[in-house]
Amino acid sequence: MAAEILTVAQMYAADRAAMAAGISGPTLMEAAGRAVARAVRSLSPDGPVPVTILCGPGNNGGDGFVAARHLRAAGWPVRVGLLGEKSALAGDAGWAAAAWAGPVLPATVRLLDGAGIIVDALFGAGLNRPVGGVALDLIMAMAGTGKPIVAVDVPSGINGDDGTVRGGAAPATITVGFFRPKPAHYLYPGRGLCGRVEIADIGIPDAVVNDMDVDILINGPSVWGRALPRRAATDHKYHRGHALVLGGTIMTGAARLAARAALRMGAGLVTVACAPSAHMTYSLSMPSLIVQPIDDAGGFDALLSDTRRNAVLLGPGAGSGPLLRKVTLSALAANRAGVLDADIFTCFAGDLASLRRAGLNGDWIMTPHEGEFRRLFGDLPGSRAERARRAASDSGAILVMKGPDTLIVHPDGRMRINHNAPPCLATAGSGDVLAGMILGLLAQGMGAFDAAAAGVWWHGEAGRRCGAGLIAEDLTEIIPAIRRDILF
Ligand SMILES: NC(=O)C1=CN([C@@H]2O[C@H](COP(=O)(O)OP(=O)(O)OC[C@H]3O[C@@H](n4cnc5c(N)ncnc54)[C@H](OP(=O)(O)O)[C@@H]3O)[C@@H](O)[C@H]2O)[C@@H](O)CC1
Ligand SMILES: Nc1ncnc2c1ncn2[C@@H]1O[C@H](COP(=O)(O)OP(=O)(O)O)[C@@H](O)[C@H]1O
Ligand SMILES: [K+]
Repeated sequence: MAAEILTVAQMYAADRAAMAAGISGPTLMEAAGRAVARAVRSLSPDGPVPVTILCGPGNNGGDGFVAARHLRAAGWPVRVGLLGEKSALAGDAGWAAAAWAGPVLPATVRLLDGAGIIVDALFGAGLNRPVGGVALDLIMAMAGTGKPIVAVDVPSGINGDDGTVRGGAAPATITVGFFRPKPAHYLYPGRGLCGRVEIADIGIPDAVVNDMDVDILINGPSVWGRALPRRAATDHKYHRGHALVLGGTIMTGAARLAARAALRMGAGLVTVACAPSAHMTYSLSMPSLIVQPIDDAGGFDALLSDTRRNAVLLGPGAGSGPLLRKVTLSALAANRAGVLDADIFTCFAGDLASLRRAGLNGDWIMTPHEGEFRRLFGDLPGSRAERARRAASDSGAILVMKGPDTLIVHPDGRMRINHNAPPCLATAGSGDVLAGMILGLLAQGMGAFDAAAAGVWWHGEAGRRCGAGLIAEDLTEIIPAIRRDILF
């Protein structure tokens, strides 16, 4: 499957490019409507059930008319309700309505009575304001029926570009998208309302994407697999990097999980630097770990003076006091790659400027969840994706905005949306493992954007394989098996 995600504007451009290449609007709409009819039929393998199709005033509605025609031709009882006047339908939608030989009723809530399946063809890409009035009544009524819904392009009321709900939206069983997915198919809350997403080939040539500046991809091995660290027969451990983790004194589990994950990802060596009082805790936890007691930030600097220590993780379990602050500022100045997580966002709350001045750049990755994000960046306006992009741009670093639909964002605006993380990852220490996984890839010399994306996907896959009941420790142990199955 192609990894590109197209914005609404890019989708319209793809449409125009296809038409310029000689594929007519009705040809595209015919293919779109046929795909919708196929999805409806897949919901009732035992045969026809009554279908109500609610059509809006634009081409989304046009797709609904085409689907109606195909279903009726296949012997399905179909009722079509239109929001607005048939005479007002223009262009391809006008063509599709004219080709529908059955009655066109005013779209009312009553039309849903007795429907076995509903097609939501009110608004798609052209949604330009929050839904209200009759449209909202229809959407709420569809949602209230509890019947399977096939949404055309997106559930009506969802903003295709960011997945936000504008006014209201009915949860679909299947959403049929066209040519390529849109952000709303992958970003919550849209993603949660789309049900199963089926992307139909409607005859737009794949090549039209080549002329577009596609900057959003579905995160997965096809995106970063070729950038994964390679092993050579003659490797020794220093060829595979030396990761340095600041370990805390009280919450020692976080750095231990991260260090173990970095080793499992293939880092040649991992050192935990910690207060002398915590030395024993770290040493006894893992024989393969190097543990270096440090008295103060100067001790950490001394470790950094060995340039083979090439990747740094700061934050998990570190405590948000002056030590973390000093160590972070000097690590940023030391020209290393690294991951900033957890207590960093408390330590530098509202103070991105200090991180920037110290040298934060695109070799660094920040991994906040929503709450941590707000701590560092404040209440930025816009959707989650817009806020993440703004934060990456303002910070100059790679931003990993964690959640069920984790975003990996480059300061230049490129974004990868992660799709494979199961909810069982919401468990204590899971984020520490993620930070360590990314660190392990950085230590092996993988570029920060790819390392972040690979770490996030791999972490999601680890969660999927462990399943319900997983604890963070399980994630690290399944890392090698996943590497063997990544075909790059
Ligand atoms: N490759 C492609 O692109 C292909 C696209 N295809 C299909 O075309 C769809 C896009 O069609 P589209 O551009 O006509 O927009 P659409 O979603 O029908 O809505 C526009 C209409 O809705 C109205 N309206 C908007 N918001 C509203 C609100 N809140 N409340 C009330 N009204 C509102 C708006 O009204 P106005 O702003 O003019 O008042 C206008 O009349 C796309 O989703 C896909 O299904 C396929 O056929 C094949 C190829
Ligand atoms: N509902 C969810 N579905 C999928 N992944 C989730 C969900 N909730 C959290 N995660 C993932 O689990 C990890 C939790 O990280 P974090 O909140 O930092 O936890 P901790 O601080 O306990 O280590 C992140 O990678 C996040 O993307
Ligand atoms: K729709």
